[in-house]
Amino acid sequence: MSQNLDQHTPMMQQYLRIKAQYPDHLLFYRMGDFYELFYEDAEKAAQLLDITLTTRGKSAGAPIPMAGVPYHSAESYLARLVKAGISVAICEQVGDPATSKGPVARKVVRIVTPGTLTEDSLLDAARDNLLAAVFSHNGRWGLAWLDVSSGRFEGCECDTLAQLEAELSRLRPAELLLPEKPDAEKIDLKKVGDPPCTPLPAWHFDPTSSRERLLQRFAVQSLDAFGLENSPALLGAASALLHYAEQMLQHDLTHLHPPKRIHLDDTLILDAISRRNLELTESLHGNDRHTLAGILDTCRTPMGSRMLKRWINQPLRDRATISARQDAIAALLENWRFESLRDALKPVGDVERILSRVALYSARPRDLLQLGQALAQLPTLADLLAEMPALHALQQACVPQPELADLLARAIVDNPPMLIRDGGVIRAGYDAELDELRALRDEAGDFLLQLEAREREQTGIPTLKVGYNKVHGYYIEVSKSYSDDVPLHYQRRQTLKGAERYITPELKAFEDKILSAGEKALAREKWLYQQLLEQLNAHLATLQRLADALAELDVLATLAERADALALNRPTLSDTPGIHIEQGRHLTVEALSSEPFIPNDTDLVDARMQIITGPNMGGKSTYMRQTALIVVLAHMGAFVPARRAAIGPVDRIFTRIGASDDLTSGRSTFMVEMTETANILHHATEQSLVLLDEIGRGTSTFDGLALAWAVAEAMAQRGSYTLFATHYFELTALAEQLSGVANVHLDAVEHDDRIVFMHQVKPGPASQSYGLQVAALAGVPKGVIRRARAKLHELEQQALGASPTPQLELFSAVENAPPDPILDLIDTLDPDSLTPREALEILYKIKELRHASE
Ligand SMILES: Nc1ncnc2c1ncn2[C@@H]1O[C@H](COP(=O)(O)OP(=O)(O)OP(=O)(O)O)[C@@H](O)[C@H]1O
Repeated sequence: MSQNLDQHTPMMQQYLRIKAQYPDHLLFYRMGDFYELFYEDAEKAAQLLDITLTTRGKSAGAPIPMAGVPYHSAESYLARLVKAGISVAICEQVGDPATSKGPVARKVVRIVTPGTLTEDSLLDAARDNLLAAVFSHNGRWGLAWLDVSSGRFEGCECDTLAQLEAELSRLRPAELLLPEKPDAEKIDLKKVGDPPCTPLPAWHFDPTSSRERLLQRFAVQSLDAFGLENSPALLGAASALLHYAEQMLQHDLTHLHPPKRIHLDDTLILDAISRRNLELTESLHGNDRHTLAGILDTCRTPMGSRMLKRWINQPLRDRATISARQDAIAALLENWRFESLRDALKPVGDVERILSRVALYSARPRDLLQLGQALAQLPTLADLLAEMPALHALQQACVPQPELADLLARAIVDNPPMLIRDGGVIRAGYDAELDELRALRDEAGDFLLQLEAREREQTGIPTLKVGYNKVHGYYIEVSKSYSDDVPLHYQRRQTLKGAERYITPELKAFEDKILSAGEKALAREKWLYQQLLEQLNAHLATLQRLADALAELDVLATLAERADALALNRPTLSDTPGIHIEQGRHLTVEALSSEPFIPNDTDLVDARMQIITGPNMGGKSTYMRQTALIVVLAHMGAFVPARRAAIGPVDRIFTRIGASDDLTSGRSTFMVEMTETANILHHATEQSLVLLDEIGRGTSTFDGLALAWAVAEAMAQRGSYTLFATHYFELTALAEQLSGVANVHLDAVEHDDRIVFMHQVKPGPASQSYGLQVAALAGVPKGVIRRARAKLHELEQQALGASPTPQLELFSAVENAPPDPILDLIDTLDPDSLTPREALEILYKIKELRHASE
């Protein structure tokens, strides 16, 4: 393509000038009923969208590669591009083609990027669609995020990269803004869901000008109220984010809430790995129904579903908010009040996202119909809420809005078309002028019939007809055989094979009136629609509060419904340290299994650490996870799957569960395991809940055992609430050596040569390992099992002779050896009743037995 603009056609000159401003985006260039793409954009779009690549004439002596998508179905193409992480600049005709000399004026009216979507068809109803920005300054990380489709604008500062990654993995942004040249370590994007990244020039993040910009934007003297003063990292991120969003949407985003700073200390922190391991909102195997969110989400509105996910992802530590939520759930459970409330919420829909489109003036007729339906539910909801003092705050935000409800009911027809473009949206009776224009337009039929009858009579031509076509407008058609009878004032318009078409001054005047009435009616309708949006915008803040309250009501009513359906109970959160759970259950395992779930107690009060042993498949992971999930649910303010739960202060949850190779980052299973363990050892406090599953499994037995031992010891000394599942029976000896450590095991019994799992957590260490039985159960051939049994025996014998450390030797001997006369002797002793002399004799006896066995 020639770079010299002068050589191109005027239209291509316009195109190339606009395209030069958007080199990184696909440019959708509006031509009549199509968006067209040219040159490289056309080639890229043809490939990505599977549309035909053709050419459109020539410019600068060469054919122009071109691909196009119809205007009316553009959104489905946009959806695919955005999914592929591609941003699209939408260039519309803004001039009037009738009066333009040369190409009609065109302008980019919006850039569609993955993080700045507001269109219903492009968004996932059950997920927040966040745009996030990260900026590091003086060793701290600022993270701001914005949901354009709801107006929520929040941020936080992180001390470490790990903390930042944990937050990003919680938020899962649809698009991430970063400075072009980051001045800090790199974020591991894979860990945080690999969002499309948009680099921005560093000056966008400059803290000083950022502060000025935010002061101006929110019309305040200081950013103290938002908690942003003296936080340059966050300021930079927040301001870059806002600026970008406003540019992409070409709008000053009047619906944004003022920025809200989240303090990570106020929340129960979960890192990216724990979030994944606990399958809070995403399952390890890709089925989102098999997650905590999947089990809990029976919300009646999409905005409720999204809020529920936010609650799950960000459990709180603020006891007042938690107990307010619990009180609300309790009130909703009384007399099954949640049922009528959920019925009333069903027609409400996604008010939150509709309002953002109202603010952007892009709301569609069906959005307004839906909003009207939501407002119509308010009186019923208000009556229901009046019965529940615990929901007083929400009741105050759900005040009926009779004027707005009436306005929308009067304005919008029952079943409006998709777009305002062709009219038919505003209800008859809403606006007298519109009614009059429409009547005039609709009178056409009657008038033409009358005219036809009159003309036939006056001319005596029986075949005379009045008709209409797009090119010639209205006409009177007379067959050729009667053309001599046509009156003089008929003017010929068109000659057909067997007929002539005429126009009369009367018909022409009528045509002008009718056509302009249609046009005027449409223009009037569009104007009225715009007015309607303006009227709604005047109440935007109130309506946004309403949407938020409706979403919260939906979540609370859902948690009440779930509490009823799944037999959940209200947990107690207190300042007394310890976690005590009676008859706890794992909701997902319970829901997915056809077998009855065996509830288990967790007691981490006196002994803060449990060493959990038991067979594979015995239920160790389930038990550990259910404890963590109950803690998460309790901190969300939800009821929990347990008969009783009393939970002291918990600051974080750490998990080291399962082994997965992180092939993408080139780290082995063992390396991943140790990295995660190191993170826990560095950061766990005595208020942390730590789940450790099979530490040390990925290396040689003794290395692994030694590491597991040392890690367990360190955790016990730290005093974190620790659940430590292991196959190293040697570790069960820790309970005797350290205070605060207890052994529990998962039970199994052998029945008819088969193993039966009891899934019951019992005190004390497991009696045997059942590894071979589980292998047999899994279908490992009998011959191999027989050989393994023989090898096991051999290994156990060897272990007796050659353990590397005295401590470990003792444990292996205790656990694995066949009957031993020395140990048998020790078993018979009661040290308290021995005299020193008897003790000395027994020592001699032991020495003797030892010699004998060598
Ligand atoms: N309390 C329970 N009640 C009923 N079924 C259970 C219970 N706990 C676990 N199960 C069932 O047993 C299966 C195995 O449980 P889990 O994965 O927790 O065992 P595990 O001891 O961690 O095994 P491994 O050591 O092989 O990882 C679960 O998928 C579930 O179907």
